[in-house]
Amino acid sequence: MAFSIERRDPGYLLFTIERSEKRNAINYDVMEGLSQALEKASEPEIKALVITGSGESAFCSGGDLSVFHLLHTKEDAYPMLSKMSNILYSLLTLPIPTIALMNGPAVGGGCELAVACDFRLARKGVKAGFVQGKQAITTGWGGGSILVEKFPSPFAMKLLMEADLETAEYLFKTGFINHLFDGDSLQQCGDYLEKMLSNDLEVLKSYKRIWINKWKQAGLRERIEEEVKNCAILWESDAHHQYVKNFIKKNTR
Ligand SMILES: CC[C@@H](C(=O)O)C(=O)SCCNC(=O)CCNC(=O)[C@H](O)C(C)(C)COP(=O)(O)OP(=O)(O)OC[C@H]1O[C@@H](n2cnc3c(N)ncnc32)[C@H](O)[C@@H]1OP(=O)(O)O
Repeated sequence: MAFSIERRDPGYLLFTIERSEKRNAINYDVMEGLSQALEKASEPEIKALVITGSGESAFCSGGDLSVFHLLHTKEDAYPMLSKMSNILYSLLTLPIPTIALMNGPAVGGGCELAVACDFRLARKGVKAGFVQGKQAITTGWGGGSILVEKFPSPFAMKLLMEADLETAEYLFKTGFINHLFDGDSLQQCGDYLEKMLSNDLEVLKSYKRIWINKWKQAGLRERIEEEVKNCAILWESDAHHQYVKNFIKKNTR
């Protein structure tokens, strides 16, 4: 199974990508799992959704290049990008708090998954980055638009345009990461959530609605759609296909 979903104390749903051998890359099974988790997270007694990756080698390494390299044209790429952008928008607008528990690196689409969550907790020493620019594409799941909406634009643009991996410590200083931890990630996550989840669910939902209304007024959904279309156009470039070919060759030697 590419994922697991379980209820944990104090009252949250835990979604884990179970593909550590692929550094928790997102394939269609993981997308299906995320959709199921989003549905389950709407059950009345769930107060938060936590997303993590199995093991310590990665939170999420983004889109599974060993699957998505089969997508050549913009017409091939668009449905995959659009499907995942819809999932990330549902995650973004889930009416309860959401947490990216970054037990390891978050790369490319892994960072898009993280930024769609309300809070990001990261293990000290891990790296994260929107590296898509180095692959001759942009963020294609809506993560660029979400980043720009949530953080000051010059900071967001620097991350996107440099397309580098950054340390968790730098990302903590800049506010992208909300909490750094050592040791057991689930224990740390439980501690982080304890105060928040001791409050009534309706209070949490009311605050989240304030955030969601702001995004709706800012036309974020439409901006994400534009981002997806632009990425699909870049996807069919020779430069992108060459990057993916090289990645697959290097990692299957
Ligand atoms: C498609 C959507 C797009 C978006 O819209 O955002 C993207 O997400 S593009 C994908 C961006 N992601 C990457 O480029 C990440 C590539 N991976 C890495 O940089 C590293 O793997 C890592 C995450 C930093 C971990 O490094 P390390 O611990 O040294 O592991 P390896 O590199 O040796 O990988 C082990 C194993 O996992 C496979 N792997 C890793 N990432 C992916 C991936 N994204 N897709 C498919 N497979 C991946 C890698 O090929 C190795 O496999 P084997 O060689 O078979 O062992």
